[in-house]
Amino acid sequence: MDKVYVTGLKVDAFIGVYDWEHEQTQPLILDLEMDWDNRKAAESAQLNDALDYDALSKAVVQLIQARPRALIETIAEEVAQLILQEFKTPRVRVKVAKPQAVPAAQYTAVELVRSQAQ
Ligand SMILES: Nc1nc2c(c(=O)[nH]1)N=C([C@H](O)[C@@H](O)CO)CN2
Repeated sequence: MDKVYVTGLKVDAFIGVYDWEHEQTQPLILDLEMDWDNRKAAESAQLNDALDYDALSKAVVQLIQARPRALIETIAEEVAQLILQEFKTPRVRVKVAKPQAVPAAQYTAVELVRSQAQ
């Protein structure tokens, strides 16, 4: 299956379980991989036939910034469901990294794969 990628999407969000995390935003970095048949868009050159990564990215940022969450797992699941339901992709891989969570680590992250069947 063809893919469409959004890599390194930075979103400032209220995210975390600790009190101090409710007072200030932190960056999250998202990597998104969507299954999509790109042949129709390649042939027609119409954005309507493509998985619009610009519209998708904006929808993801809006979702994440809509309200605070405790865990990055919740963000990953909600982002996956948004992409499946609103953008009708057959399958999506979502990785959510929280670079400032553990100072000694480059980043912490969770990753999941969801499809229309799940
Ligand atoms: N699996 C997870 N573990 C932890 C999370 C998380 O979102 N998923 N979050 C925290 C805290 O919010 C931490 O990031 C503060 O530095 C701890 N563990």
